[in-house]
Amino acid sequence: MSKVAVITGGAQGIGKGIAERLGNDGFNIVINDMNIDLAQETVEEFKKNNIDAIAVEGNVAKQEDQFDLVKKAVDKFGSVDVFINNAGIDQVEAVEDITPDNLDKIFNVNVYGTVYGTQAAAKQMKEQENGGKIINACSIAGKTAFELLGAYSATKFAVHGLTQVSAKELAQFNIKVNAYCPGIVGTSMWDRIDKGMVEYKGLKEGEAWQEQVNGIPLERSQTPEDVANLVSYLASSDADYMTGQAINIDGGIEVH
Ligand SMILES: NC(=O)C1=CN([C@@H]2O[C@H](COP(=O)(O)OP(=O)(O)OC[C@H]3O[C@@H](n4cnc5c(N)ncnc54)[C@H](O)[C@@H]3O)[C@@H](O)[C@H]2O)C=CC1
Ligand SMILES: CC(=O)C(C)=O
Repeated sequence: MSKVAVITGGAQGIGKGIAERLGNDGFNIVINDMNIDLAQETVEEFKKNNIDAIAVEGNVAKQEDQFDLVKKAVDKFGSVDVFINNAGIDQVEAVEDITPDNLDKIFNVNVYGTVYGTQAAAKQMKEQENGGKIINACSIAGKTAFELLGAYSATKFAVHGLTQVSAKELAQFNIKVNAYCPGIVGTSMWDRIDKGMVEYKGLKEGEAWQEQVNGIPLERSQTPEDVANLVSYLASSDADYMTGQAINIDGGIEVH
């Protein structure tokens, strides 16, 4: 029987790239997203390419939605073998301008969402008794400073820490927990970050993005497929002895 991968925030961007790659690797795919129309469109696109997939609407910041997501995955495909805590949101603000509301909002999705996804996945994986893999979306901003991404960066440092602690706690159940740390990926998230940075710095549209891309040693921006190549490995049996790692995949921006 095919293994099952759940990808949160999988309707577009990096999550979609991961879902497509894992589908091509032979997994049955469950896409969660708040944008259910787009998630359905993605599923229809996958089905045309012989990937068996369903879409489940839900907000990762709600614990009950995460448990419902796992239940729907098991009802449809029988198990959850890989769970990707991918959904995340951005904010562009100087630290001095961060508001309590914005801080709540970004921690709710990026940090609480990762905790709830891990809880729901771990419960199911323990019941299955053959372990599993939980893979978190971190970022190089979870390891190093990015000007104007203070709140976002704090959430990714938190995801980095959660990855390490979850790995230690869940190892005894043969559940591995790792994270991917992308660099500058061309998705709707970076369209918004560019807009925010352009406003702050008085630049022209696209200039903030270009500034970042110019700093990439491999001399090109990153694609969701670049990230998916790493996640495919982390989800595979080749990574069975790896846990607690947050791995950079960023074209050489962050080298320690
Ligand atoms: N784009 C980039 O350069 C980088 C992105 N990342 C991380 O990768 C992950 C994916 O990023 P992108 O694909 O660029 O983002 P994106 O904004 O292009 O796509 C995110 C998807 O998540 C969904 N989503 C947002 N909040 C949600 C919620 N509360 N519940 C369920 N779904 C929700 C959105 O509807 C959207 O479909 C994020 O965690 C992000 O922080 C990390 C490093 C770099
Ligand atoms: C969005 C993000 O994580 C970076 C590093 O650009």
